Amino acid sequence: MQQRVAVLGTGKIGEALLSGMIRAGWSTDDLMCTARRAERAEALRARYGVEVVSNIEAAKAADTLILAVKPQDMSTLLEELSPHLPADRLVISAAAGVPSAFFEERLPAGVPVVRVMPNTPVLVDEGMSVISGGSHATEDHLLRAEAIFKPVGKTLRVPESQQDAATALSGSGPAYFYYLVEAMTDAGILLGLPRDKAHDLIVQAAIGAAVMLRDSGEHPVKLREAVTSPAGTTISAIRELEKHGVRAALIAALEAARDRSRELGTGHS
Ligand SMILES: NC(=O)C1=CN([C@@H]2O[C@H](COP(=O)(O)OP(=O)(O)OC[C@H]3O[C@@H](n4cnc5c(N)ncnc54)[C@H](O)[C@@H]3O)[C@@H](O)[C@H]2O)C=CC1
Ligand SMILES: O=C(O)[C@@H]1CCC=N1
Repeated sequence: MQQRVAVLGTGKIGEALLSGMIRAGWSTDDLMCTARRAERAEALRARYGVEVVSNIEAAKAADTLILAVKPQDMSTLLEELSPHLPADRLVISAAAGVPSAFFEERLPAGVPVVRVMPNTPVLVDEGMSVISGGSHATEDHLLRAEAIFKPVGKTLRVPESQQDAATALSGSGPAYFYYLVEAMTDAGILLGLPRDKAHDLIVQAAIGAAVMLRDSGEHPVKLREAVTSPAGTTISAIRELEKHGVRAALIAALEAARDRSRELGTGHS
């Protein structure tokens, strides 16, 4: 079945998904989106040629609704949608932390909910979308969700109890790599390189390392050992990373992200 899909809340991730679906060949006739501000609606219309409608119109017209507002705005959106949502619609939430039960309690009885945690590399078809079904979601609903997210990267099904951890690793994951690139570019400046050259060197090192990680099948320890020559440069850098507790910092950082995802799911602002 060709679904009509609406993105509700077309901000950074909503727009990334919308653009990905268009790149993947979805007809703009089968897509629509919603926006809070008139200028934003106009920009989306002009950029993608999709209909920008109200949330209520989207609930009535689309088979699948992707809810991509902030967790803190979800309750208001569900209040608006619920009286107008036919029970055969598939609701996909991209919100961090918010459990499928939150939607099930606020939407008409039996509405299937699928929780998905994508990440921004969907913009370059290298996303990861982590998928869990709520209590009314069938295999068919999960397949419908995968049909949307697979063309823009990989998908992985997990039990919903693992979604907060997946959010910490994968949803937020790209940000950690950008942060590392930023910090290592600063190091290049300290070492006397021009910023643009430092940036290019680090970005290419990141791309090369990422492709090797993905394609070689080797464990990251093996790949790192191959770079680390006896009495060489790399081991001097690794010693500093260990001295400064970078591994422990990363573990603590991802634990904090997981905890924040949990908090968002329990209605903290
Ligand atoms: N940015 C990211 O990398 C990722 C974000 N997410 C999730 O996606 C959701 C959105 O995050 P971002 O795109 O970063 O935020 P954002 O702030 O860029 O986008 C949210 C959009 O929703 C709109 N909005 C709010 N209430 C609305 C309503 N009632 N009707 C229509 N539009 C409404 C806002 O105007 C805004 O454009 C969050 O729940 C977040 O947890 C999930 C995975 C990755
Ligand atoms: O920072 C956030 O809360 C969102 C969810 C995952 C990535 N960005």
